[in-house]
Amino acid sequence: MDKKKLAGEQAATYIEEGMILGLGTGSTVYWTIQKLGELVKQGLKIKGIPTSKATEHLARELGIPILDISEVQEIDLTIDGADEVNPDFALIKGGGGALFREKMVASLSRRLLIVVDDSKVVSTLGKFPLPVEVVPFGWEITSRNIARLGCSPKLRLHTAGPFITDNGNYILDCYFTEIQHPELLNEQLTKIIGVVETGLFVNMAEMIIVGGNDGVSVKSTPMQSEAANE
Ligand SMILES: O=C(CO)[C@H](O)[C@H](O)COP(=O)(O)O
Repeated sequence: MDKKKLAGEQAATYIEEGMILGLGTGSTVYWTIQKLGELVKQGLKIKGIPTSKATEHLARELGIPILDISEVQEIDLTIDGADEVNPDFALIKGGGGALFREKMVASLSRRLLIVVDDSKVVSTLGKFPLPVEVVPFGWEITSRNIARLGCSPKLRLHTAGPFITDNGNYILDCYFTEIQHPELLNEQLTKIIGVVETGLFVNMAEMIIVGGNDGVSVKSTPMQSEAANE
């Protein structure tokens, strides 16, 4: 069975009546949103906050009620995908270019649940190029300043020129190879003028659902597991 589908559908079991839900972006959480559409048709009452225009479109097609982020103080649960997950649950996200809205939604969420297939689980982040959203004005300068942190940034391209995010910005895919200190790197990057947000999500994910050959495994943050063992 499709590993992404396994993980995505499993995540839907954490959805409860009355929740305000952050709806992630990508081909894994797609399966969660499909399941959610079925649950809504069966009468489940929830409201969704999409993390991209693509997800908003999908949710509307499935009849999932949508709220604007400005209408909520807090989100009960966000389910989203990731491009890489390390043992501390630090993530690289933004392969689909939705990292800014994904981080904004995650930051409002009481719980962030990540769905991935087992190819995304790594010991050290960085093989996947880190997406960084930047303002188009002077992006070449921003790119040079990012490169000083030890990577080679590449402007993400689309068919007819630069890829444009839902916020009207560009994405630089930054080839670091190994990111040993994700929190520090995130701080260094966000200090650079022109950087809107990075695809590094540190200390945000609470649970990871991994689809593999033998089914799904559910991992809770190392911090949570320690607390449970005390
Ligand atoms: O961060 C993302 C989009 O910006 C996605 O969640 C991430 O790229 C994973 O996508 P997929 O589930 O399609 O592999």
